[in-house]
Amino acid sequence: MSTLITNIAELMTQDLERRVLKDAAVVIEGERISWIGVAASAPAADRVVDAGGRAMLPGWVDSHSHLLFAGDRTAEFEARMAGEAYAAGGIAVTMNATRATSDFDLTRLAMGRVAEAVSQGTTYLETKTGYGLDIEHEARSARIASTVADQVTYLGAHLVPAGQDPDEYTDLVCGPMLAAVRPYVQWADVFCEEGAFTAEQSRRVLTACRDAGMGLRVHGNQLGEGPGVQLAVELGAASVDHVNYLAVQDVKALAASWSGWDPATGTGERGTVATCLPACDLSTRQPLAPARDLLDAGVQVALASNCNPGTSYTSSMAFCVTTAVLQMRLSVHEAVRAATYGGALALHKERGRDADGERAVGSIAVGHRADLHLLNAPSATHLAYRPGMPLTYAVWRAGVRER
Ligand SMILES: N=CN[C@@H](CCC(=O)O)C(=O)O
Ligand SMILES: [Zn+2]
Repeated sequence: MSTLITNIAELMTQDLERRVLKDAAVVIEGERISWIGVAASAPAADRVVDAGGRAMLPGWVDSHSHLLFAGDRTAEFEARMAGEAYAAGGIAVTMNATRATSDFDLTRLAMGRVAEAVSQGTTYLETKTGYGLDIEHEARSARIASTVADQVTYLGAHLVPAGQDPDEYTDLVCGPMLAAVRPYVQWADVFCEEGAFTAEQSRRVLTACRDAGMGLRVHGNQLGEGPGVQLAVELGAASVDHVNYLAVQDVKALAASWSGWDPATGTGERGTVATCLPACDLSTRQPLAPARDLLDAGVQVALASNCNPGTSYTSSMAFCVTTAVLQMRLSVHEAVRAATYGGALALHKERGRDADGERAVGSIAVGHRADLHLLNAPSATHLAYRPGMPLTYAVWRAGVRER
């Protein structure tokens, strides 16, 4: 069964040539995109959808979220808005609520959050463990996460639970806890920050997980300058996330990590993506990450929601794009790219079509996964021009109409 979506006023492909087509059409067959081009030369299809002169983008790729949690941290948020600083310790509040919740309820909560994200145009998402923080509850979170998200990250190294020795807890994260989560996860992450894990502990966790065959990510440089970025680059992490406080050397190291990659062909060795989390920056009153400087230095940038109950209780990628344009000085095209292709790059899902056995997400091209986001607007510029408006009109995820 093929579907022709025609009368698309603007098709922002985010493909390697960064094409933006006017008066365009797309054909979907099963889960894949089988044709894109000018509407006047579109082939016939079994079914036709009239996009009504609206703009189409790839579905959002949310490469950083924490959806496996219970409870709520409104009081902490209120205190922050009254002037308190964010500190990692709040994670324990969510850990207690999450541990006390049944499998059924935790699954239901996570599924609801995924549905909320998809209804706003997110078609591919990563989520993390990190609110279990013992073997049983980290393994449970990983297992449930693997049933609701496209990719799962192990974040046993989120916080040292109260009363535990940091080095002994790190041993647990590198040993039996890792073994328990391993069947369910592709990635490992560590919160490398004052009040969470030191550089040395972070290195131990990342090395153990790399040896277990997992890809790496780092929460780094969120609350101050620190070792997170350098560690991420040194260990070849796919992304370092937050990046609010960067020294000149950090930006240089990130840029250098991309020297073996060709942006025109998308081939070569990927470097470390700098993932900016603007909703979190606003909610924690941190300076917005320097996405403009990173792009200008040649770093590949992603935008993600960081949806979690402590620092960023939103899955709205549109909000992140709007903020990136209005306050971080990205163009609309750059911001949408970071929230689609950039996220795919951070998850190593930007390559692959038909014969490859992997189907790329985050861009609209023949053979890629049919993840499409139709806006109720004639151009993507409206995402910034009409901030806060509900602009998602239709969503296809792997070829299935979700909204
Ligand atoms: N920074 C570390 N982890 C989360 C926040 C976790 C929490 O406070 O619950 C983040 O990405 O912001
Ligand atoms: Zn996070």
